[in-house]
Amino acid sequence: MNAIIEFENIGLRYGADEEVLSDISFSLSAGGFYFLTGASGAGKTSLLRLLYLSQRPTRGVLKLFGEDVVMMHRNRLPGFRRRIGVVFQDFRLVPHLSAHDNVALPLRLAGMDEQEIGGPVEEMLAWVGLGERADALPESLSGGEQQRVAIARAVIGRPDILVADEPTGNVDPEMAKRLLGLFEALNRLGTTIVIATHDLPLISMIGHAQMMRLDKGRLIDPTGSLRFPPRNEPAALLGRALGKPL
Ligand SMILES: Nc1ncnc2c1ncn2[C@@H]1O[C@H](COP(=O)(O)OP(=O)(O)OP(=O)(O)O)[C@@H](O)[C@H]1O
Repeated sequence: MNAIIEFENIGLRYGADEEVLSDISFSLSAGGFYFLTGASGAGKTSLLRLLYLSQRPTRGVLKLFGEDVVMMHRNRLPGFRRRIGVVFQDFRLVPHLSAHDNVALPLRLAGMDEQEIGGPVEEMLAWVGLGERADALPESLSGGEQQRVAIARAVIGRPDILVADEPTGNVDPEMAKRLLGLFEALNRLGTTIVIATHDLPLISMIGHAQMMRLDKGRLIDPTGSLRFPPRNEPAALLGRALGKPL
């Protein structure tokens, strides 16, 4: 398979501090499912920030979709970012928009007709258990509810790459399984998935996933593999959301 994400000898330091990521090299295949693990402070969030282009590395080569994004002119970066769905550790919902309108954002940005947006957004909110909270503003939602809105927003536009930072950190195991079903469905539709998590039971649910492990800013233990039972419902849901055939 084609490499969609390539890191070559990447290093990252914040200011004058020591490097928080050192000599990171890996290549992820388009359509792959990857988990990133490691102790708190190992550098997972920093690595994901490089991936969704909110941070430039201090050294090394980073290619997305086959293009070097480190040397790229900043005018071109938004076009790349639009192809990446992100679930941030701190959610980053738009505070003055309802849950419904937060989830609708990627479809609106993609220029979808307004009358075609409502149905898929409602269906997606129902899937993440928030059908009754569509009109709520983020400040009136619990942490777990905000996290579910953030996930719904990240997946509804079927991005080429989905990056998620501890996406099930605030929900119970049943909901975590349901959310993982969404990621798995998105993956089956072709999206490359990269999830940073400490949640080992979650990782064990995706049989074909590969694991990357960070230890004090260095990548170790590049692959692993566990079993997974397939599910169909979220795939159909995502198919309906954008009207693309499965
Ligand atoms: N903006 C920043 N400025 C300075 N240092 C930072 C910044 N962000 C992270 N760091 C440092 O970089 C190191 C890696 O942090 P990072 O958040 O990437 O780890 P993590 O593996 O995601 O941790 P956690 O699991 O606790 O979220 C830590 O030592 C952290 O203190």
